Amino acid sequence: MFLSTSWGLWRSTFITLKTLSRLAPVRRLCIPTDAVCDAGTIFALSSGHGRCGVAVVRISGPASSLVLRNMAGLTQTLPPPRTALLRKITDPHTKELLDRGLVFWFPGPHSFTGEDSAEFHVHGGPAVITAVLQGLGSLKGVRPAEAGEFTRRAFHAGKLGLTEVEGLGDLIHAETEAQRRQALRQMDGELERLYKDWSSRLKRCLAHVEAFIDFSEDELIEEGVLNQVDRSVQRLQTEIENHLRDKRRGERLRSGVQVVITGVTNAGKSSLLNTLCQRPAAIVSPIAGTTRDVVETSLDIGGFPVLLSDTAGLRDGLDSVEKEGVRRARERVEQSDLTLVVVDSTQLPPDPQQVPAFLQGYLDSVLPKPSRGHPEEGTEAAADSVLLVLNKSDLVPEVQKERTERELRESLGLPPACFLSCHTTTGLGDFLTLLQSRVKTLCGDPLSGAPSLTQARHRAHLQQSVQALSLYHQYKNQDLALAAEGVRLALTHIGRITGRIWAEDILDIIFRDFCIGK
Ligand SMILES: Nc1nc2c(ncn2[C@@H]2O[C@H](COP(=O)(O)OP(=O)(O)OP(=O)(O)O)[C@@H](O)[C@H]2O)c(=O)[nH]1
Ligand SMILES: [K+]
Ligand SMILES: [Mg+2]
Repeated sequence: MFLSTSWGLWRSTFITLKTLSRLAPVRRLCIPTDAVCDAGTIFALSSGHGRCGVAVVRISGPASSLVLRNMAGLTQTLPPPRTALLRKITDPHTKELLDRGLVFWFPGPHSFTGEDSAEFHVHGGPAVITAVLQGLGSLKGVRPAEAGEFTRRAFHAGKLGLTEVEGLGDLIHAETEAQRRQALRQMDGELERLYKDWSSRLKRCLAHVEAFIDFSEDELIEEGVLNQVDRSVQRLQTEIENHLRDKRRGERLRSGVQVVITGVTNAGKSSLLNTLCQRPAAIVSPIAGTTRDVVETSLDIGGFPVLLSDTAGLRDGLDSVEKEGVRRARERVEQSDLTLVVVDSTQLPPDPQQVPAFLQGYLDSVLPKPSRGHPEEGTEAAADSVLLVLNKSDLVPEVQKERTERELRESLGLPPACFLSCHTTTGLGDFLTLLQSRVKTLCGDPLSGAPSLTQARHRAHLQQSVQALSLYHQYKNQDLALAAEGVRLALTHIGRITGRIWAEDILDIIFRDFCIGK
């Protein structure tokens, strides 16, 4: 046959050339030529607002060198790139001294935005900052930056892919250690590399199918090519599906684990919330039905972000307000990742042997069916998503507690249970250890294994990508052109994640979350 030995080499050059024209629609969409934002010179305060030791003012765009020369009195030469230089910083028109500070020069393309950029590091007093910003604003062709505009320019210059941009945004917003670790991996491009690898493999599959369509009739191509594509598509599909089958760990870590406190009235739910957040966030009183609204607070549990909600006690509401509170409470529990079911231990049966059955009945009455896990997931899901808090343990004799604990250890099918006193905080350490391990399981380890899927946007595109690949399988034996379309569609969806193919409105949403000056 024509191609058996030199096929590899021939294929790689010829197919690439031939299929470029067919790939044209994809390519046209993805070339990020000049940015949509105007190419003017922008400036902003990049450090935080409020009084601080040093404030960083950033400038980017073609006039950066002129700005630097003018305001830092550098008429002859610019400073060496990326080197601090102590200068007097003056008003561009009046030449009045505004401050003495460090200036930096970052010539493009080796700058964050890819453009000529500069920075002023001045004293962080509000009057100094205002004077420098006013001076910059008075220069022609120089304007204040919009939120995220520096990063947007970096994206358009090809310095960052979209998932790296999102990682950078997450890093700025990260409030806990685990969030910081996950965001840093994403900003460093781990997710970008994974998705780009899938893209390039899909491109190769597409090129091979296209080549087969074009040349198979002339017997220029071996049958084996399609089998190879089949295997590659199958492998890719499995990889993407495995990545999707992550129990939303990365997304949860990014946005916080939803933990809800529930139980009957007066069990001590609000007391538990206050104990965990160490402040009187919710009203506590001996009156049953005190809490009506959902009371939310965010916590850092061992480096993991938790959004903790206290809810109305469950009972048949006496009035319409309480009924609404109970409805909201049940709704929250259904949406939660983890439910803390609070029991008043003084209400437990005196015979420890009867406690497991009592607790099972209690769980049945306070938990809606779905949150105890889908039937197919069995009790494992229930054990993962519920913790029993046996509160007011200060009112239970020590021997009684010990016997009950022994009984609970031996009983199967109940979620983990823990005695706790919100009054004395006895048992708090054990409860926190349990809570932390649950939260950790729900978020996964941000440092180990493949990078996590972190956004619903990525999930949606990946799901569409997998669906598109099943089109390939559906049509490969009937209509290769349609099968190729499936691969092309899968490629488009992945391109939308990394920003090789984008829609301006999506970019607007992504960059809107950035602060001004980033
Ligand atoms: N002895 C003791 N009393 C507690 C403990 N925790 C809560 N209490 C008391 O139990 C009563 C009810 O506490 P809350 O925290 O308001 O209970 P709740 O479950 O939020 O009640 P509702 O919002 O009305 O459903 C209050 O008088 C608390 O002081 C505890 O650990 N020990
Ligand atoms: K109460
Ligand atoms: Mg309450």
